[in-house]
Amino acid sequence: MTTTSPEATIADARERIDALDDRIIGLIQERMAVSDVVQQTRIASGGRRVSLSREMEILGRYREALGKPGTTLAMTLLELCRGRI
Ligand SMILES: O=C(O)C(=O)C[C@]1(C(=O)O)C=C[C@@H](O)C=C1
Repeated sequence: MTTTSPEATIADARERIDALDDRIIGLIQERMAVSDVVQQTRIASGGRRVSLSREMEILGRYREALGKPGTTLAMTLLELCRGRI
């Protein structure tokens, strides 16, 4: 039977975390680009950059899935996507 050392388990798990973080960062960048399309289209048709009702929906989804820290995460994502308000 082969045993895996704690060091090897940690190193392997950290590699997976780094790979997940790379994907998460890529998804955030993709979200920023898609969000920009929505914002620019709304502005070009006479609307405002921000849609508070839509943001409430998004905050609710993240809170439902992840609890209170989910709300904080969603607020950070929204700030990345539309800037500070
Ligand atoms: O869904 C929209 O209407 C968007 O403009 C996208 C988005 C977002 O990044 O999720 C960005 C700004 C708005 O205030 C609300 C949501």
